[in-house]
Amino acid sequence: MNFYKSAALALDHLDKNQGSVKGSLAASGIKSTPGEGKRILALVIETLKYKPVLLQLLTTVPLLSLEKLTFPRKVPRSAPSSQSLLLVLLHDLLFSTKNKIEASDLWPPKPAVLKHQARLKAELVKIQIKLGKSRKEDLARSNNPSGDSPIEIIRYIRYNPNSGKKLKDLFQHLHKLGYEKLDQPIYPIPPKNYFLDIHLKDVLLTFQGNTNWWLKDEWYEKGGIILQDKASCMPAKVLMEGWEANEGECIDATAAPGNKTSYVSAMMSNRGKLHAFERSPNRYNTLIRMLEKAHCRNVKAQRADFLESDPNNEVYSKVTRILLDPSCSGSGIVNRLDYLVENEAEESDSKSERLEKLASFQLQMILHAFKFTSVKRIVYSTCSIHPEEDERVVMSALQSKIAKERGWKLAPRDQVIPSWERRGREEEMGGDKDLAQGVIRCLPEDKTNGFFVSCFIRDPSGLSVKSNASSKSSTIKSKSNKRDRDETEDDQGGEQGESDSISALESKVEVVKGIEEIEVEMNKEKTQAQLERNKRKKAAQKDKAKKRKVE
Ligand SMILES: C[S@@+](CC[C@H](N)C(=O)[O-])C[C@H]1O[C@@H](n2cnc3c(N)ncnc32)[C@H](O)[C@@H]1O
Repeated sequence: MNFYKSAALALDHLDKNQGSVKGSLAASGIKSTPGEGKRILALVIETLKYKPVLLQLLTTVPLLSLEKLTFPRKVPRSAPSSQSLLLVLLHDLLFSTKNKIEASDLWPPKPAVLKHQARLKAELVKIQIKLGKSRKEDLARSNNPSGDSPIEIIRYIRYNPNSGKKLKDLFQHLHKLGYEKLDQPIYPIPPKNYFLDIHLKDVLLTFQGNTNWWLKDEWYEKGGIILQDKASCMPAKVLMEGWEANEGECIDATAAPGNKTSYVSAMMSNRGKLHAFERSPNRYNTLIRMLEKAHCRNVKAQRADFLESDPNNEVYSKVTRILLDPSCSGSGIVNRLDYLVENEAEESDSKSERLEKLASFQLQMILHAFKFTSVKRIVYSTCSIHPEEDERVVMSALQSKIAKERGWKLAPRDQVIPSWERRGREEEMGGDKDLAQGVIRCLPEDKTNGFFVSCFIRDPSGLSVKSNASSKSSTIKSKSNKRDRDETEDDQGGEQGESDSISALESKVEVVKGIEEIEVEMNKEKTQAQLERNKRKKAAQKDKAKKRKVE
């Protein structure tokens, strides 16, 4: 299908259904190669950014009525609406870098639009003047709703020692490219300058957001550096606090795309064993690619569901640390693009239901990790800013029977990047200041994505250690799906490349995919439960009928 038609179909889908941008491609039945898919996505995103001004143009230059033969009101079911098709065409003509419609001149919509291009351009200039915007790009919708205090976008680059290259060689390389290292942070970061991050001094370089020296650079191509947001480095850093080479092995329970995995691997000096789980087949393939590029030789990756792993399996008997960075709402991702499609009127009910489902799944993951016998440190993190997925999940985990029995408690602040200022929300942790101090939160104003990091610890002789959860705090309701039931019963019985907005979108999409997977599973389980209920109902009815006969 023509690339413009595909993008227009996706726009139609978003109009009708909301949801994620990438989801709209799949849901509109658009089949494309990965390259085409990216191109369509980019067009959809860019068109959404300019949609208000494009719609305004269509009122002053009414192409829908001026060209109604080419852009009819009624279209066949499989075709995109004329309005959406016009939006994507106008976008390319007026806002794309090439300022042209990339289709054959014989395709009727193209000449139909081009006939009006002089008028369209003139009207666009009028809109610009009216809005006081000197550049066309300034007509795009902003993702900073307040608009008055723009958040400085930073480019974080993590040095990857697994590559065998030296950090000082990276400094030299940057020097040759004209970049100077500053001794301390300066914001806004001056062009052609960089500095080492104050919390992750040994690995994280901080540049202006628009820095792209790494594109096609051998350090990037050969895995000597990895593009990774600062907040996303923190869980791995907290996990490996105090690590010594002979301590044991680690697990990354939710590994793809593998940025944290490769950081943990590096902190293990690429030695020993790091078991990496990834449930999704596609994401597992990405993980393998990323691990290879990052020269990780100590990672044993498996395409498997962590919840189905056996904590008593001999294979994991040496595991002392687990990283849990499960699927979440992704509400903290700064470059999220859902502001382009989110509707004010989005039902808060469905949002809270979604958060509840996610929280329930996240809790199951922690409770499962608690079962691994030799484990003494578990880091739970999300790229969410919702307490439902953050502090409240932590509190529920601490209050679980298994946490109390095995002596799981929350690590104190001094083990969880103490110099990081923004800590947990006390009111979400039963008013307990120490607990709140034990966890980390990040917000865009901290020049990172929104993020949450917590760390559970236990003394391996554990049984005598008291859990530090206070009974005042809230617990997550267990849901009635099979997996939840299993865990609850068990519990009672004794649980790269973010080079542009597309990459940012992809990470968001991956998060959404994770949610979708959970939902699919939950629905399957619900259906199963429904079938069982029906069976029981039928059996009871049969019984009743039999009894009546006897009477
Ligand atoms: C937020 S992402 C992890 C990002 C990763 N830690 C990184 O920094 O690159 C969550 C990942 O966990 C995977 N996942 C979710 N549930 C899982 C499970 N039960 N077992 C294994 N992987 C799971 C998802 O498919 C997704 O790839």
